[in-house]
Amino acid sequence: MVTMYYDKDADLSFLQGKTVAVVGYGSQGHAQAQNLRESGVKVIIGLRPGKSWKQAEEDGFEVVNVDEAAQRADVIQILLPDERQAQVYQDSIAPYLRAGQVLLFSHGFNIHFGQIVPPADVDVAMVAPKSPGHLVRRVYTEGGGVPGLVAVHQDATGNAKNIALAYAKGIGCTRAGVIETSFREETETDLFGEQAVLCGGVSELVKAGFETLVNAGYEPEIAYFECLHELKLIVDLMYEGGLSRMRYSISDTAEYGDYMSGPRVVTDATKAEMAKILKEIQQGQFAKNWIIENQANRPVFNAIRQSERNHPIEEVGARLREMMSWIKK
Ligand SMILES: NC(=O)C1=CN([C@@H]2O[C@H](COP(=O)(O)OP(=O)(O)OC[C@H]3O[C@@H](n4cnc5c(N)ncnc54)[C@H](OP(=O)(O)O)[C@@H]3O)[C@@H](O)[C@H]2O)C=CC1
Ligand SMILES: CC[C@](O)(C(C)=O)C(=O)O
Ligand SMILES: [Mg+2]
Ligand SMILES: [Mg+2]
Repeated sequence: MVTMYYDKDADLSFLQGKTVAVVGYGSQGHAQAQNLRESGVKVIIGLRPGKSWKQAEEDGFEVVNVDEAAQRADVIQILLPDERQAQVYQDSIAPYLRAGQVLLFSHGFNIHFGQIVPPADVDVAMVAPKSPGHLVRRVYTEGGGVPGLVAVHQDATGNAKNIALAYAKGIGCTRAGVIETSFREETETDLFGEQAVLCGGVSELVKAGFETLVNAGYEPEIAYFECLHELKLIVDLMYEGGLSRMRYSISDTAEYGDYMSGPRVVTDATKAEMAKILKEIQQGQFAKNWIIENQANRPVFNAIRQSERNHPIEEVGARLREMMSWIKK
């Protein structure tokens, strides 16, 4: 059994009197910065001039360039896109690092795959919410929190874990439960989860279901409601009470079909492919491909992103969601 850390196990005073620079104000940046501020932590935002800068100022933060943020902060949380972190670190953070500062990450990619190698006299730790940033914020404002992982890569001060736990408390993660792990374990499991299950796996499953129905002559609107919209409602039940709660709420007809047909969709071949995906992540092949793709200005990524945006399920979904005023667009 792993050790779980909750609010009572984390002490926000480890961040008292300290300045936290949140570098980046995107999905995670805006959420973590706002949650921390509401937990009483002094936060400044490090950015380049642009859209996020304006947004962070509108949200009431002091915004400075990354070089200044790195100089002023005691704790630097790097919430830039993974593929940009190494360059910004090299240009605007590394030159100013001083002994005893704390470098934080929310994903281990750059440390684990050796793209960022900090000096030995700074703490290097991770607080990784197991949630999209916008939900880190939404769940916190509703009085809850999302689970998180903490890890320590380097403990120069002897306090790296306490600071990571305090930060996890500040963003609400210890309300839900925090697990201590390693940069390696977080990186490999996070990449696997997003590729094989949460993002890649689910998107392909949804599209395949939609296409099967539409190709068989059913209405795209019905296919959308069945294969995408209702997925959220079904997953809400799993979130609340696991697979059992979902199966309690659905009909016995659906439950019987679940047991009979589910294993025909996710077959041994699918599981073998999942194992291959995991191996490629563990061996660094995925990271290498992603780094090279960015160095080449993302030709494959951009082409697929465009064709995915044009998938018929996106057109029909946008039209149907227009009528649902309660869904944030
Ligand atoms: N997205 C998520 O929910 C999750 C992300 N993570 C991890 O969190 C980290 C941040 O990811 P995410 O929040 O998705 O990132 P986003 O892509 O949402 O954030 C981008 C932010 O970085 C800024 N930025 C980009 N390039 C630069 C630059 N060169 N100099 C200064 N600022 C820059 C952008 O500003 P501008 O407006 O100027 O472009 C924007 O504010 C990653 O390590 C990711 O793996 C972990 C868990 C979940
Ligand atoms: C599932 C994708 C994720 O790992 C996340 C929201 O946790 C990410 O990198 O965005
Ligand atoms: Mg993740
Ligand atoms: Mg991820």
